[in-house]
Amino acid sequence: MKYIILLGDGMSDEPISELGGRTPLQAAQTPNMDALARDGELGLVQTVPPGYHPGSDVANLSVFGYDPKTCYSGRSPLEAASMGIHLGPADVAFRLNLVCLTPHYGKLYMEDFSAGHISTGEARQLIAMLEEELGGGPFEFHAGVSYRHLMVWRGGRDQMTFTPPHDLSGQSVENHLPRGEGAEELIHLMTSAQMLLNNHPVNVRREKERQLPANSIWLWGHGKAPRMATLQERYGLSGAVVAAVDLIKGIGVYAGLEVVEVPGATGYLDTNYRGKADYALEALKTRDFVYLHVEAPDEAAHSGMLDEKIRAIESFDREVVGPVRAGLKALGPHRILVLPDHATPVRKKTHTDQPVPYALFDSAAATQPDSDRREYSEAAAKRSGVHVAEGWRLFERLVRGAAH
Ligand SMILES: O=C(O)[C@@H](CO)OP(=O)(O)O
Repeated sequence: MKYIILLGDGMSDEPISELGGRTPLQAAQTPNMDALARDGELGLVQTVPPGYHPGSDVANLSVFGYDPKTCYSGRSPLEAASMGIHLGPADVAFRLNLVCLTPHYGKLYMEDFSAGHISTGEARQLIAMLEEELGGGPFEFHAGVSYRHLMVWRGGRDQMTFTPPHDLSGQSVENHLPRGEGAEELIHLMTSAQMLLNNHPVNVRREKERQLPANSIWLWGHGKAPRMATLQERYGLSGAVVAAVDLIKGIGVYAGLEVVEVPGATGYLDTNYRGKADYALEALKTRDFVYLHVEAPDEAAHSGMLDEKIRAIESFDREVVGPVRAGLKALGPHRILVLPDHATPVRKKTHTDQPVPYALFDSAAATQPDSDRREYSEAAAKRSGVHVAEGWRLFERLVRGAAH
């Protein structure tokens, strides 16, 4: 038996008046996800436990089959694992976004949490400069993908509160700076970084080309290394993870999966959708399980781009779900789980913790009797009456059958 999870980050949404009250999932052409909903189990799943911030970290831990209440210790320790950064028990990792802040009437506003989706090549130059100028002591600066980077505070403080920058789009950052013991040291770092980034050649060129400068850093998603049993230890499963972003690859590392690097996988709208499907099918020839993640729908929604979100959903269905469905037929009995990690409503430009629609297809199971007019959507999933209240239990149903 082969198992695969196909995850469109932030894919679900809310009814939108411009779409006649439909959601992007309903407006998009998704024949492959509709077929999985028609021929499989369709339901809602609560990936974000009550009381947790609806981040992709918590939500994807649930989808990987891990109860966040028992293992979640912050986002960036997971990203550190993907980047090969060792964390000792006293070390604290922080996500470091390269962002663009703009001044208005004496206050700084979050112009763009991604600094105009700065390229990884440009970002690496800026992170190297910050390591050169501000590193060497307890603080370390490590380059990741595009605007997503990491700072490690060796022996640092971890009892602080932060706000994710993508929750602040267009807002003053004045009341959202780090708070708690040690925050003043981090705010000093952020201020020092601003002075160093201002007029850096990368930013001078970006502004000349009318691109947003990465004029600030934003720290958030902190934590210490988690303790997680691998999927081999828990279910005897071998597996691989196919993703562009370090968060998902890092969860895969802790889950004991092989990280499959796909050329052209960008974590953005221009990613290599079909390449992810092809590499996932190749991995399944020799492994039991693959987790395939596409970031694009979430990035479109964070930027408030409705047409781009619909386009990303359609690309995910056509270039990922379709080829995986076709390719799996040659590999024998299989189960496919398709879902988002969380909703990212375009109108809100950030995540919500509402339950998300899933379709769980089993090649050996009979087609659901009442499914002839099913679509894969939030409303159809709600009509099904199926609701998995603890999201991490859905993984059990994937690998042990729907009876669980
Ligand atoms: O990587 C990030 O910074 C966030 C926002 O884009 O992505 P996700 O919501 O998938 O964690």
